[in-house]
Amino acid sequence: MLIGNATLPDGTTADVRVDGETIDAVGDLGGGGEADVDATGKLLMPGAIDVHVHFRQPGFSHKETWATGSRSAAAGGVTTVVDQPNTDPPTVTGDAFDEKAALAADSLVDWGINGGVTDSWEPDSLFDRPLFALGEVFLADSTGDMGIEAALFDDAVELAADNDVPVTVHAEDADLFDEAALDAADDGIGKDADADAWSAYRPAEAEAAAVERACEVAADSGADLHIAHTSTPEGIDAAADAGATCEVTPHHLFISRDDLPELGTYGRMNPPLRSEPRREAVFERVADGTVDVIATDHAPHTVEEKEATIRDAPSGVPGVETMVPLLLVEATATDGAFGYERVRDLVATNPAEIFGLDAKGRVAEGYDADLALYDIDTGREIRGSDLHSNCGWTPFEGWTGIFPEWTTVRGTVVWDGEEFGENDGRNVRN
Ligand SMILES: NC(=O)N[C@@H](CC(=O)O)C(=O)O
Ligand SMILES: [Zn+2]
Ligand SMILES: [Zn+2]
Repeated sequence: MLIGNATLPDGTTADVRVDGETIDAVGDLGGGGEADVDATGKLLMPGAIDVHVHFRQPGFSHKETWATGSRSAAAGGVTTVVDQPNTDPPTVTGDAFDEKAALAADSLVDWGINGGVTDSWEPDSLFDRPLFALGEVFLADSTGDMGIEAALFDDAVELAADNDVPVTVHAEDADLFDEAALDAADDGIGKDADADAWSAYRPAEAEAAAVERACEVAADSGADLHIAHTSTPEGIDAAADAGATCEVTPHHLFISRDDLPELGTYGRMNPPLRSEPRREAVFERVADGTVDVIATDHAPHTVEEKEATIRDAPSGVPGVETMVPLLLVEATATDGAFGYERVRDLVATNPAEIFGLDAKGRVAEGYDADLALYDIDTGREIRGSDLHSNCGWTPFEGWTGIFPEWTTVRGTVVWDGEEFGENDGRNVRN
């Protein structure tokens, strides 16, 4: 397949030849007349690598499945996903890994599976499997109540280092949570809930404190540490100062506590939304390259589940389908804070490098043909009902996104703008 005259994120124009699963050549290949795909004026991006999704199987397939989650990914230009361990059973043993890996056979996109840590984990059998990373290791409870004590964290990081497996951490310190703020919340339901109480309950200081501790533990053992979903400038700076990598979610990048009166419980997640000044400071660190990765923490829950008080509603928002579309709108804006190269680095090149995916994350000869083509002149309104997640809603309802015209995984079209193709997603660690 020859893709003719595409614009790459750096602004250059090139033909891209795909042979089987691989990019065979990039350059002037006479693509003008002979191309199978005329990409003139369109942006060709490497498929995004979302190192943080919750596809909910086994255990919670009413929220999401590997089939629905991976379709949502493909329709949003994401070609590799990494699933987190807070399923049922939690992915803390070799057997639980195998059970999840069998379900991941339904995935349209390539995938990795993280192993988690609880009191009843079985590290020997877990590290025996082709894990993507150890993580997200929960330093405080979130969905699934997998928060662990300090001593267990120390042991787990040490074992990960011994096994040459990177560690990703959900960094919040529960000792700094303000229970009184949550007790004071009113009993409004769903969009009428007192959602700001969640942000007051899990304050910014709790993130920085946990990031610092995680960095100290990793330094002692020599583990490679990546901080999941950093939501504060303090947390990002603490990670960067200690030499850890970090990720930011689209929701912490684009929305803040100011949006909670409208979102209600649909805006409850961990870590919570922060003040508008903190959101702006996070944005600056994404734009200037201090932040290494954007990952979605795609955490679907149904509308029925979200229709509860702020105390009872589950934490988490979907995001895998809207991440790249939202980032491309920012990059296309004439006064945008970052451009297409930054987007490429944040969603593809950097995650591939950090986690050692040597064949992914670039539009270059010899790399996997994981590609997505965008017409940057055609943004469209985001509607939960148009998206492909099982959960049926989005915190970005009514925002504009630039969605891919098509997406390929290792040369196979998995989304053509209207329909999904067929593909056997692979474990990127096999
Ligand atoms: N982020 C969330 O609020 N929820 C996640 C868990 C997590 O990543 O902490 C979920 O699985 O629902
Ligand atoms: Zn988390
Ligand atoms: Zn998560």
